[in-house]
Amino acid sequence: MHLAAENLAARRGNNLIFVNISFCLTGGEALVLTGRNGSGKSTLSRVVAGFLRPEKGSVTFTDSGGRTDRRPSEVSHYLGHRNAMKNELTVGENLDFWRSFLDDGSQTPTASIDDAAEAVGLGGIIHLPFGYLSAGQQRRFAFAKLLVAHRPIWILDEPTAALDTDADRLFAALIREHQREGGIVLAATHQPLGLNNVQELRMKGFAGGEAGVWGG
Ligand SMILES: Nc1ncnc2c1ncn2[C@@H]1O[C@H](COP(=O)(O)OP(=O)(O)OP(=O)(O)O)[C@@H](O)[C@H]1O
Repeated sequence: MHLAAENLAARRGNNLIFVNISFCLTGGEALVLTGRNGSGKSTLSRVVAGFLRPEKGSVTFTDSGGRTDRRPSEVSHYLGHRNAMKNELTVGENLDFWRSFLDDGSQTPTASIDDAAEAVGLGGIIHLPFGYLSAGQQRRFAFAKLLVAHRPIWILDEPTAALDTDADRLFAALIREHQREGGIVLAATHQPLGLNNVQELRMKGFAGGEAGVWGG
């Protein structure tokens, strides 16, 4: 399985945000996007997730059987700055919606809603409306969405914003587990996530990006 981006360029409004971005990730690998505010990390994440059309270049997904007919957006989880949960629905109702909406049909076993809540350290409160929760609790449940439906690619934009150090460690462990199971991770972040098998792409705005290595 691999995810390949070739010669990507993206525009927001009238401005070219980056050009000449290429990378190739195989199962188990992670790419961390770093760079100053406004350098294009979220834009690149959204292009790979299929929410923005690239100005140039392409993103392709090849599954473990060599199939290339599925778009990356069909096989990716996207965790953006916003949590994408309805305040009026309970946590359980929100996760139940995402479980059926995101199901990729692969029949890969996934966590139950209760187990996903336990995995993010918040068992026992899935009956509460999402809007009642603290910012960090909301972020934890937004992450739990990744556990209730299987998708081989995780695209994470500032996944640890609003989190305490316990949750930082917990998310890192869940991401490493996804890698161990052969998943691919693309994460935009300002702080090291403590991942294994990770490369860094330092975004530089219009100049594109510079590949490097971050972590073990
Ligand atoms: N809808 C839009 N229209 C025009 N310009 C936009 C739009 N969205 C983002 N931009 C611009 O694109 C550039 C890249 O933004 P982006 O959000 O990708 O940066 P980032 O590296 O993720 O920043 P941060 O670290 O602050 O999250 C910024 O200059 C931003 O102002």
